[in-house]
Amino acid sequence: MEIKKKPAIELPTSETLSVLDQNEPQNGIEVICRIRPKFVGENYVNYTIIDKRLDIYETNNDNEISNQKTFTFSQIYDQNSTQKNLHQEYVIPMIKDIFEKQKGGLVFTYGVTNSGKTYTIIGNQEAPGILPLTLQTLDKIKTAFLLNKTTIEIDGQVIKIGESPYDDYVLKEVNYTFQSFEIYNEEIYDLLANNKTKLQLKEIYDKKCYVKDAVEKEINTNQQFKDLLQKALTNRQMGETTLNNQSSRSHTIFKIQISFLYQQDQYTIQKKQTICIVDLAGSERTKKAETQGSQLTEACNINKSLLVLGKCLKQMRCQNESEQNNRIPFRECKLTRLLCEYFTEENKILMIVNVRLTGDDIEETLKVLHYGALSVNVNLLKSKIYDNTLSYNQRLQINQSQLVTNDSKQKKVPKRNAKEIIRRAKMLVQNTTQHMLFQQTIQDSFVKDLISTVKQQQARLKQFGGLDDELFYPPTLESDYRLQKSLDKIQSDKSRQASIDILEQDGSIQLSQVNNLQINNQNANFQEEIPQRKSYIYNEPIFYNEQNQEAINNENLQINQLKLSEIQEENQNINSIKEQTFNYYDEQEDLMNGLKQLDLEQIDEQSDDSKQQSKSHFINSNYNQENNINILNKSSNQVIQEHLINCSNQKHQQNHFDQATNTTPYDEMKKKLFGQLFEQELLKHQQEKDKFKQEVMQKLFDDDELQNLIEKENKEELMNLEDSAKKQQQRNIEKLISSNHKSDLKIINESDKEHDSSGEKINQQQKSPPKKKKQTKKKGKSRRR
Ligand SMILES: Nc1ncnc2c1ncn2[C@@H]1O[C@H](COP(=O)(O)OP(=O)(O)OP(=O)(O)O)[C@@H](O)[C@H]1O
Repeated sequence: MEIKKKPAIELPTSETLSVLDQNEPQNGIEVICRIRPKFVGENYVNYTIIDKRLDIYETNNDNEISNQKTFTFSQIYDQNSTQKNLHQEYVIPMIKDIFEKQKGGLVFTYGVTNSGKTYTIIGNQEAPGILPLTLQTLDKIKTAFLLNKTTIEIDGQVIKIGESPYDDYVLKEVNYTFQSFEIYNEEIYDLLANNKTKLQLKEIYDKKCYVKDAVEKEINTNQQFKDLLQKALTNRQMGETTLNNQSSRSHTIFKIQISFLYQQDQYTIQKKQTICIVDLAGSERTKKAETQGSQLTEACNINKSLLVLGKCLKQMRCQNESEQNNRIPFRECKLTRLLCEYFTEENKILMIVNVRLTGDDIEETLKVLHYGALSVNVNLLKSKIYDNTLSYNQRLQINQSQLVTNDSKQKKVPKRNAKEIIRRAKMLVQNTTQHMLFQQTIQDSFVKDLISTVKQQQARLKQFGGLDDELFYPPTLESDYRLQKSLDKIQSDKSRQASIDILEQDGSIQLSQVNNLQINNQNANFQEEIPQRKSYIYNEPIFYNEQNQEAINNENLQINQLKLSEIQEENQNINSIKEQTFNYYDEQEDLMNGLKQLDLEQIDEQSDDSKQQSKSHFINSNYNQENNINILNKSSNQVIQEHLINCSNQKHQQNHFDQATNTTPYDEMKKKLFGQLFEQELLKHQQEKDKFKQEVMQKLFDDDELQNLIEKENKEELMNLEDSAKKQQQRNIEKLISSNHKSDLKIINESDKEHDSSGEKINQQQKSPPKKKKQTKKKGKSRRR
């Protein structure tokens, strides 16, 4: 295989690298430089450290400085620095942030081979490195927590423990688990497994990756941890190069997961934070390290992933905040895929640049220093890592899974993967929609029932009173009409008698005296309400002629008899109306009872009120009719007419129509009544809906049930989805082939192979399953060859 030589890197000038203002607060990546002690026989180049600045220079024979390179870091640790210095100043604050600010942390070393990376991370018996010191610190914190202490002081720094970020929830448990993998030749191996097998990298949402089927061990004692670390180090891929007889040939990742369990009554919230410590393999020039054969392949892979890491850092550094959605090539190798979740503001990152300043390979060291210095204070990404390579389906998956996660925050959420989350969300939506439709049907039928009830009532009202709007008032027109008829008849009788008088007594009769109708002022209340229902007064006629006395008396008697029979008839009519009205009330009461069953008590109250009103109204009118037949001589036609008009106006005003609001009392009552009905019904409906939703949520998170359901119902769907994912993969490959991105092909093909994440599957379920399942693989392989 021919390896193209890269052109030598042109080192930046000292001005360009002294970019870091020493007083500037550091919110981004912290980069510290650690210089390894000089071993016997090694020649170190000239260098000086001034605070956070490292100057590397050459001197000529006259001791003049030339070719000076300056690099500035967050901190520089010289040859005399100890493991404890570093841990105390940078790692303990990181642990403090995990407990106090719920921030995760990433520590990684970067440097050429034999520069002290492994020493910094692991150390030795006498000088344990960052990893064992971290575990010791965590152990101390847990002990303090179990002793119910709220703070602990470690190396002069106070760490608060037991604080809860959730109101009313208290921290109940703190637990640690440990995982360890190595990435060797772009394959992931579990360092805690008994048999060395390749593991797969799986992506969930938010670009978070996890190593599928990786062993995760709980750590309860320091001894447990020591045993696990020993196992991991034994399983680690080591090799001997000319530069280091114990050289790490792989990137080793140690993950300590700290899980917090918060509790309030029966509810629990589990929150996990990770501190990830990475010992990267050394960057080295293959020629210098005299690597060949399999070691050459190793070196190529190591250099490639370090190159990708450098590219990611460079991209992050180049883009400002508004451009954060630009592509950062995290997906180009497994190392960056695994680490990318830490490059967000929710985490702290510490990069340790390890250097040995030996003159013979200073060029390589200068490159490392260059990249390290440029990474100082690089802004971390906003909470989500976006990547243009992330498919639409995967983003969709992120959104959906986050929706469900938010919804279920208050409950203890069982461990689940994205596939399950999406299925649950789908089920929830489906069930809720069905329920809504069901509820809509109920609501519709309720409205229909109500309308038919109202129509029924109106029909009955028409039967009794003929007025649609007088639901709560007695029908009055019928009786009014009959009274008026009787009155007219009596009037005509009186006119007839007057005519007789005129004929018999030469017209000497005074017409004004036979105008017998008068409104009885004593009955003002009654008359104002229903003016048609007038009581009438009959004046005894004056006799002018003795001879006609008998005839007149007879006539008078007849009139009286007539009057009496009219009154009797009227009384009968009124009684029958009264009876009908009370029947109507009974019926109305039945109707009201019917409505009452719909839980509508308001109707009943209104009905009772109006019934009471109407009953008293009838009692009054009846009393007036029977007891107020007086004969008065005072009024005239004009007075009567004026009064009638007045009363009529009053009736118009009072009798059920409000001109200001343009409504009748019935309208008002109807509005109020049905408003209440609907309000009540909607409230009931809402409550039912909430209850139903709760039940659905309950079921949704009942894992066993759901699992069964998912397995039974979605087996076929799953297969389709898998096929679709592969089809998608094939399309990607074809696209790449056509655009001749041969170098990228291998990377993407392999990463796609692993990225059969459920997000893609979800969208593809709408498409038909692809048939060329095997062909896809073949094509990928042949391209790689
Ligand atoms: N600060 C230090 N103090 C004392 N010894 C050190 C220090 N740093 C490194 N060493 C020693 O230097 C040697 C090389 O260190 P180490 O193995 O950590 O290098 P490395 O960068 O991990 O190399 P590689 O990338 O090849 O694995 C080891 O023997 C280690 O003990």
